[in-house]
Amino acid sequence: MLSPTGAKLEVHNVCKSYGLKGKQLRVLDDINLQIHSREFVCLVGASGCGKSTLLNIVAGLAAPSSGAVFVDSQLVTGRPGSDRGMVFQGYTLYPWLTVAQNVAFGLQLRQMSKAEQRDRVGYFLNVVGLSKFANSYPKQLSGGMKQRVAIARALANEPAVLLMDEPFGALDAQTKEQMQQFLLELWAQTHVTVMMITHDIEEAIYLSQRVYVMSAHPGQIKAEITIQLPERRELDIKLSPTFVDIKRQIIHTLRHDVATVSL
Ligand SMILES: Nc1ncnc2c1ncn2[C@@H]1O[C@H](COP(=O)(O)OP(=O)(O)OP(=O)(O)O)[C@@H](O)[C@H]1O
Repeated sequence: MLSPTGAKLEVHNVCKSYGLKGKQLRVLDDINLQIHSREFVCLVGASGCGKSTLLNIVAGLAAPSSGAVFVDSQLVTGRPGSDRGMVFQGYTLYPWLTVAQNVAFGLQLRQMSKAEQRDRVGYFLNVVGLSKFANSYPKQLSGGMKQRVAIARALANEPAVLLMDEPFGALDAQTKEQMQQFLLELWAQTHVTVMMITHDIEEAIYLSQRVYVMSAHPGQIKAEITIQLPERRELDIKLSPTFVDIKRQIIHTLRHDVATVSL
């Protein structure tokens, strides 16, 4: 099966239903989206609209009921692959491994030579600013640092797309803003293709080139919004008229779901 558009990541007519008490609950209804090479795209939507379900399908952790997902024109066949790097909200580091060993984990599985592993781990720990913590254990790190290790681990595998599920959801407001700035800088440096889900509208606008807005019951794409902001963004851009206008547009799109969306 060939990708219809040749985008880096293509979600094509994806539907997902779950069996619940003898009935079929439709969670995702005909989702279509494309993410191009080097783009940073966010999906926003109210709690329960199916964002995680969609990301898990893209990651190959769940299968769609119908439709297909393509990465680099290859059909995703229901298994996680090294072409899709995942970062989750919860800290998913192995507590018994050091920071460097955590980052090297996937490389070891791929039987990369020790020397290449060392180079690559060193490079990506430097990219996320944690070289000094290579020999620390996860319990010695703050929440933001743990997420930076998780991002380094995902990037070390050189994924075609980086998939992030509310990566900063568990962080306090200040750390979250620092991590958003960090992620923008990282993206400017690596230009990795990113699909990220969040229920935080400001976060989505601040980070993305495009935002897909989802509605719930069933989960559908309600709008696709191109973010007309300069590529280099400081935090104060969140106060600019253009930013506030985009935020208003998304809030209006989500109006029926807005009670559960954080503003
Ligand atoms: N394995 C499952 N079986 C039955 N229903 C499920 C299953 N997984 C998810 N659902 C339902 O699918 C819907 C979408 O869930 P999902 O976690 O994808 O939403 P979400 O938008 O990511 O929510 P949140 O922002 O709260 O994490 C919810 O109504 C949920 O109860």
